[in-house]
Amino acid sequence: MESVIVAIDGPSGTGKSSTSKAVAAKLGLSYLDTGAQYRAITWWMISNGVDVTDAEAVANAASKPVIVSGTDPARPTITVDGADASGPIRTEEVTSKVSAVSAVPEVRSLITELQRSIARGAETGIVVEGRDIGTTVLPDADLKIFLTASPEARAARRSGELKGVDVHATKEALIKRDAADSSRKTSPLAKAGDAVEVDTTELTLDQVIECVVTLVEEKRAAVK
Ligand SMILES: Nc1ncnc2c1ncn2[C@@H]1O[C@H](COP(=O)(O)OP(=O)(O)O)[C@@H](O)[C@H]1O
Ligand SMILES: Nc1ccn([C@H]2C[C@H](O)[C@@H](COP(=O)(O)OP(=O)(O)O)O2)c(=O)n1
Repeated sequence: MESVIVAIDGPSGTGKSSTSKAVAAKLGLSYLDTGAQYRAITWWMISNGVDVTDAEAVANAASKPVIVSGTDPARPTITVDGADASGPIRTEEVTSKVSAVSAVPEVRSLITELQRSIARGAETGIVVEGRDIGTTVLPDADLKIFLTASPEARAARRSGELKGVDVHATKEALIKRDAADSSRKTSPLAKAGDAVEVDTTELTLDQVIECVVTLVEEKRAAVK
């Protein structure tokens, strides 16, 4: 089977992680969560007393942490300087600071290189999910998907319930982070010109997975 590279981008809560993991598992590909890497470097900055609003301080420290991503879709892992970071990178503090850290060009160039080397090393191929994979990290990907969904659907998914008191705050936080990620100068969240856009608002997760698997299979059939 030919090696295949799939780029999946989109804003928060559109289903990138769940879709990418399932597609990679179904097709026997590796899986990379690039958001987890930006979260990991953010966690390191916070833990080491770096002021994340000081872009110069973040840039100067950017090469210090050693970030390692495990790419098995059944058990994705992430470590920082050898320590498991999968729990701490999901805290609200990291979520609220990750956009500032990931806007720093030195951070992006280091993490982008790391992502490219992981993609190059994936023997059967890889599904890479993030914000700038199709536009910047892997512009030659075999298939590019851009997932979207209404802010209401995304907030409901994120807060894990349809009518929680939390949904409004979750929606506001999510819109704020999308705006920051879309307006930064260096490789903002954007749809690549040749990406297939899939609006997941009215689709179940299984339908989205099926849709992406079909698109990958069509690509593979076309290049044979
Ligand atoms: N199409 C969908 N319909 C309903 N829930 C979904 C759908 N896609 C994802 N979810 C759920 O929404 C939440 C966020 O999905 P996730 O894959 O983490 O999104 P992202 O990586 O884009 O932030 C998860 O709980 C996931 O199970
Ligand atoms: N390729 C990427 C991936 C994520 N980021 C940044 C911007 C995002 O707000 C954060 C966190 O990404 P992550 O995918 O973990 O976020 P959500 O799962 O959508 O909450 O990282 C990025 O700048 N470029």
